[in-house]
Amino acid sequence: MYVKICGLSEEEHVRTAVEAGADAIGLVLTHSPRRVTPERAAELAALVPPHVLTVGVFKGEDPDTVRAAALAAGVRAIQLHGNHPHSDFTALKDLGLTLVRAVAADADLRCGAYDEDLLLVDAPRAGAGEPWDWSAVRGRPTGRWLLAGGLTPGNVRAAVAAAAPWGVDVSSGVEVARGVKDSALIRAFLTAARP
Ligand SMILES: O=C(O)c1ccccc1NCC(=O)[C@H](O)[C@H](O)COP(=O)(O)O
Repeated sequence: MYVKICGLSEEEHVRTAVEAGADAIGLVLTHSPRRVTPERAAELAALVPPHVLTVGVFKGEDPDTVRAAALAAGVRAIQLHGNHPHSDFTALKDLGLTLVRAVAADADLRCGAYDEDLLLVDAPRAGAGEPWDWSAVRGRPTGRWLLAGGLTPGNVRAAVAAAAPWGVDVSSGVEVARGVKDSALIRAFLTAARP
C-alpha cells in the first residue's frame, strides 16, 4: 500500500514520516494553514532520501506560478487541486516531475486522462479532514490512484476495504490540531495502512 503523508512543515515530522516508511510526503505551497514557502519546502525536501517522493501541493494557481514554486522548492512531484484543465498538466509536462491530479469523486476518474502520473481522489474540501463515502469510487479509478479525505489511523483499514485504492493520503488525521502534525499519529497511520 503506497502511503503519502501530506502537509508537513517541521523537520521532526519529515524525519518521522521517512523513518516510518512513507512513500511520499506533501509540502503545501498554496493557501492553507499548512502552507510553507518554497524556500522552507526546499529545506524540508533536502531531508528526504531519493526513494521518498517530495510533492508540492497547489490549488488553482496558473502553470507559470506552479512551475516557479516547484522549481524553487526542489520537489519531485506536483499535485494540482482545483479542477485544472488538461492544458495545465500539458504545460508542466516538460519539467519531468511526477504530476498528480487531485479531484473529487464526481470528476473524471480515469487514471492518466489528463496525462497525469497519479490520480488522487479526495473529499470535496481538500485538507479539511472530512470523511466521505469512499465506497462510491470502488472499481472506478483503475491503476495508480490514492484515496484521501478524512483518513485516520483508526479508519484507514475500513477506507481501504471500502474503496480498494492503490494507495492512501492523509493530512488532518495525523494532526493534534489544525496544521499541527504529531509523530505518534504519523507512525500509527503508517502501521495501520500496512498491517
Ligand atoms: O492540506 C491543505 O490544507 C490543502 C489545501 C489546499 C489544497 C490541498 C490541500 N491538501 C491536500 C492533501 O493532499 C490532503 O492530504 C488531502 O486533501 C487529504 O486531507 P485530509 O482530509 O485532511 O486528510
